Amino acid sequence: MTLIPPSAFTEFDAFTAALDGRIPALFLDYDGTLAAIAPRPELAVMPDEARAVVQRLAALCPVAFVSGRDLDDLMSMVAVDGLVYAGSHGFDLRGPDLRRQVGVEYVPDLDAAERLLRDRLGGIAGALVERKRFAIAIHTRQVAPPDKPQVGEAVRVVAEAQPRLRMTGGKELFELRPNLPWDKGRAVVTLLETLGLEGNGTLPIYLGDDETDEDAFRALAGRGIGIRVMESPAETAAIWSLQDPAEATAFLGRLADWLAEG
Ligand SMILES: O=P(O)(O)OC[C@H]1O[C@H](O[C@H]2O[C@H](CO)[C@@H](O)[C@H](O)[C@H]2O)[C@H](O)[C@@H](O)[C@@H]1O
Repeated sequence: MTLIPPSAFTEFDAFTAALDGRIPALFLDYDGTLAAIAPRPELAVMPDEARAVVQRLAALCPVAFVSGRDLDDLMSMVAVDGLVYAGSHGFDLRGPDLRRQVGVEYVPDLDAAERLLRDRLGGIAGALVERKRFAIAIHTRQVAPPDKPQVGEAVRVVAEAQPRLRMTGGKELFELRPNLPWDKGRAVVTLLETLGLEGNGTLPIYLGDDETDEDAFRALAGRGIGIRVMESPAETAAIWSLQDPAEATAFLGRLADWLAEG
């Protein structure tokens, strides 16, 4: 595990040399990667410049988004047709010739957990419950610091009452999701296999900023490239880094230029 891998932007020539003539198959996270972190989920809008770069890239190589957001929410925030989208941390997959949902049988467990969470968290100012089809995010970003431990405790109590769900973390949030051996890494590997995106001169590249993206970096070890978007040092299985969403967009722009030049 490295703390800050080399920059794919400032060392762009070394990065493209590592592609060794292969075309990237790009997997992009949304929040904190192409959209800057905002006080509330609906305020994290992807800049038009990032959307334009994604559109350019989609004409040059395969592009997929892999996000913790609900699939419909993710698709409306990105708003680029013809891509593959994976919502709810990869439990909900959709593409031009693809539809797969993992954990449908866990939806009633999530429904029950959502009711319990809304009951328990209703009295805590700023606590936000965001329901996705295959996960529930409980946000603490707007909660006063002294009240934050109470939110964590409430989520732990609900998780214990719902043993078919598991609790994970992220940036100022807790999540409950089906307790299945499934995550962004498994979703990416499934997409590589289903869509034939590996071998034949293609190299998977995953850009992400958060702990759930580490599952994808680990899954790609030895078969692709992980790039962590990070403003401060953190343990990561990614082998390259970028500073923030603005630099991630600039990097993707350079990659599009490089691909267009052939
Ligand atoms: O996998 P991602 O696309 O990175 O999604 C992870 C979570 O992102 C969102 O929450 C995060 O972004 C919010 C908006 O900037 C921010 O307010 C929050 O603190 C962050 O944790 C999203 O709302 C979640 O559903 C995703 O799981």
